[in-house]
Amino acid sequence: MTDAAHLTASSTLVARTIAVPAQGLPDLLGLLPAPDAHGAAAWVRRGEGVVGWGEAARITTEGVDRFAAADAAWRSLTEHMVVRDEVGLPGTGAIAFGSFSFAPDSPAGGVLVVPQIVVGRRGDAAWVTTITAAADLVPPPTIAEIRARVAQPLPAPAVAYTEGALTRRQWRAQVAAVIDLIRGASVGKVVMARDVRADLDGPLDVRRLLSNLGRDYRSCWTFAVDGLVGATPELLVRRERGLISSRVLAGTIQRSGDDEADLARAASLARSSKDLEEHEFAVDSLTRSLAPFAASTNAPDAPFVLHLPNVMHLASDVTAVLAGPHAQMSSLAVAAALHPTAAVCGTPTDVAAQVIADHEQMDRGRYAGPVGWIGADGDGEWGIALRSAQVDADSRGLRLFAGCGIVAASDPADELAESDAKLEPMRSALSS
Ligand SMILES: C=C(O[C@H]1C=CC=C(C(=O)O)[C@@H]1O)C(=O)O
Repeated sequence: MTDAAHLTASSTLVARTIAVPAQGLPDLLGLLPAPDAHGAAAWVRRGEGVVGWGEAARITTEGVDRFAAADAAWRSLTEHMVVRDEVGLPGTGAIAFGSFSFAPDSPAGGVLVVPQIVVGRRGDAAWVTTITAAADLVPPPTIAEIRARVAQPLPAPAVAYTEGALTRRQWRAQVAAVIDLIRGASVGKVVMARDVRADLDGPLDVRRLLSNLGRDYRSCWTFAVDGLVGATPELLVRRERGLISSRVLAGTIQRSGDDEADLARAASLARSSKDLEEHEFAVDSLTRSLAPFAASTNAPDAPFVLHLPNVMHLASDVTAVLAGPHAQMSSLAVAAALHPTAAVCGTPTDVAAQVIADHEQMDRGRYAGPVGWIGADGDGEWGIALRSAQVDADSRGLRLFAGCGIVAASDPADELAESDAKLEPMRSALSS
């Protein structure tokens, strides 16, 4: 293990995966046993994915090497693990859930959490994995036993919102300053984010929040890792046996609530030169970042419109194959190479990152960083932590985040409204 990673694990770990009947399996998010956001791990889309709880091991990293250090520590941990996997699908056997800061100098750093129990589902297959110290081996629990241990839901607390690092007016002024920089040709595109505080009058039950997100945002990846929760529409990378896929988003229009009007809005988004430019920056930056280690990269000529309940996005699904000496790169290593994309930072990356540091006036923490899971073979899925919030250590408050791609044709008031629309998934999941 590298010096940069800190590992807590009791001893040699044993991962055991057994098949369980997929038919009649309850909603994965409903199997999380406890309300606590910091003990829950989830990566679920359309009812499929993985949830986990308990902690068999934790790897923490920081700084510019936070991805490489975590990747090396995970490899070393899994090399010494005993794995008995009777299912053999992505997400079975040894698995860690991870989340990484957007900025290299953020104190939020990176984390990989290896749960003690994982339940997963993919198509007609479902499984339970236990990861325990060799000395503590017990048979994996049945789904009935897992259900029996699910604690009663907590009552929904009242939520009070306050402004974050910047007031709405201050943020708009910063966006205006960034537009001036772009028009002066200092930088092509910058993604400006803002935060909002939510204070609760009782502890959060993360299971309700996640279930609401999973129900309302079915085409998004609902996630929870180490207190970072959300439902992201954007997949940074999926690595499955050497095949890379990614869903790039950039370019947004808000929904009106009227289906017919929204169809007209979708058509205008697909024609909007401002949004198409913003999108092109994002796709170009991804394909450029993939080029050194991937071949057969396939990006569509034109984006499609992704309809979500709150907004519509221009979206492109890009695929590639890890090539030659890079065929063994893990999903986390690929995520590290792609982060930060123009969808969350801008173009050129270094200049945009500096503009963000100068103008946002906040630490993004793990918002807009990679979030997802990795298996022992390096396969995994990493989303970009958007439409998300960081839950306070005492579970009585959250920091919500949203950002907008700023280009020369942007308007500060429109961007503020767009950021409000992007906060909506977390707000409604908190209140319903
Ligand atoms: C930065 C965010 O969204 C990005 C992803 C999709 C569309 C975006 C946009 O149109 O501005 C943003 O680049 C966010 O939701 O916080």
